[in-house]
Amino acid sequence: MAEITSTQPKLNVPPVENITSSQHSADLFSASNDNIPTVDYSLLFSDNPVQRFLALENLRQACQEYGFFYLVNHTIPDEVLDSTLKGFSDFFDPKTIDERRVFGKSGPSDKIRWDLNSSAGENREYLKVIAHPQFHAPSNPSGIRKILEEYHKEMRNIVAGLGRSVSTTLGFEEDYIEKEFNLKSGFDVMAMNLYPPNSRSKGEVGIPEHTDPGFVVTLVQDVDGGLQILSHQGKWINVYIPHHAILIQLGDHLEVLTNGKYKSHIHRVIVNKNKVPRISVVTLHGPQLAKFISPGVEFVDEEHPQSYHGMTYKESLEANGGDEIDVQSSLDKIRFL
Ligand SMILES: O=C(O)CCC(=O)C(=O)O
Ligand SMILES: [Fe+2]
Repeated sequence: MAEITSTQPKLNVPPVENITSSQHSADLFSASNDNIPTVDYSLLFSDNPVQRFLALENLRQACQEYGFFYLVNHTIPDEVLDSTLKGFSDFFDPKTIDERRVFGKSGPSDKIRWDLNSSAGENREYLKVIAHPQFHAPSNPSGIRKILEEYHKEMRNIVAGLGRSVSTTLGFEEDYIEKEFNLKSGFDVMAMNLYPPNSRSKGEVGIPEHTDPGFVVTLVQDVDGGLQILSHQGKWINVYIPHHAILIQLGDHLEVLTNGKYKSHIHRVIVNKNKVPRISVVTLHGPQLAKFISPGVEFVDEEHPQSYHGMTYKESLEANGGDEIDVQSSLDKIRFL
């Protein structure tokens, strides 16, 4: 396997060395390089009221008009991001694949789950762990558990901050999201994904089209390559995450709570141009499992009739027959037809 290390250059433009010259099937999965908004985390908490107001307005627009954005100037040290990605590059060593099979599906209450899909519909190896309210992680290779726990702790701080800022952009007190979702007791699942290079995949799809449940999804990656998001306007957009930035995607349950004002977005991973493997670390930050989530009364009026059923987060995760750790979207069951 071509080695990916955290020192590999990250590009904010299409990674030329990661794209083959063949343009086959380019049309089926082609996407535009349209702009994705950038939100400056530090300015959301600026002491300067004008700066803070402008940053919050930028966040509001990103949430309402896009539903996804790059988060820069956040509080996670670069070394924590780098060691997490390097840790999973080691974890996914092809020579140790048999050791990973112990985490294969054993039952609906798995706290750690590994799988390998190599088919026309999906090409990815992944490890999922339930990271909150209790933290679970493999203990090999040595150090991986500590690295992951540190990463998750740092990311939860950011998500708590986003909860406060998003509440403000919606016109509420800062603790609105925390109260509605009980994020302090929230159900977080991390998915570490390894996508093969095109030469070793069975098709072009890394992960098929889907949305993700929860408040927000945070994503970091080692190299650009293949993540595409469908915009409100029905246009596929390529994601090129700036070095050490975090991609934030709004989750289904923010859409439910806001009665469709802040929507989650369909996304997919296409591996047809990847010359090297790619790793992403994706965390679905969810409400507390027992929390009943329905559209807030403030978002429902004659012009905006209630468009979603209420259900507990746990019920919504199980509505499509999946296990909790699958964290499958069930928006199709929650949204009124
Ligand atoms: O790996 C990616 O870029 C996206 C993965 C994803 O959408 C997911 O794990 O839910
Ligand atoms: Fe996803």
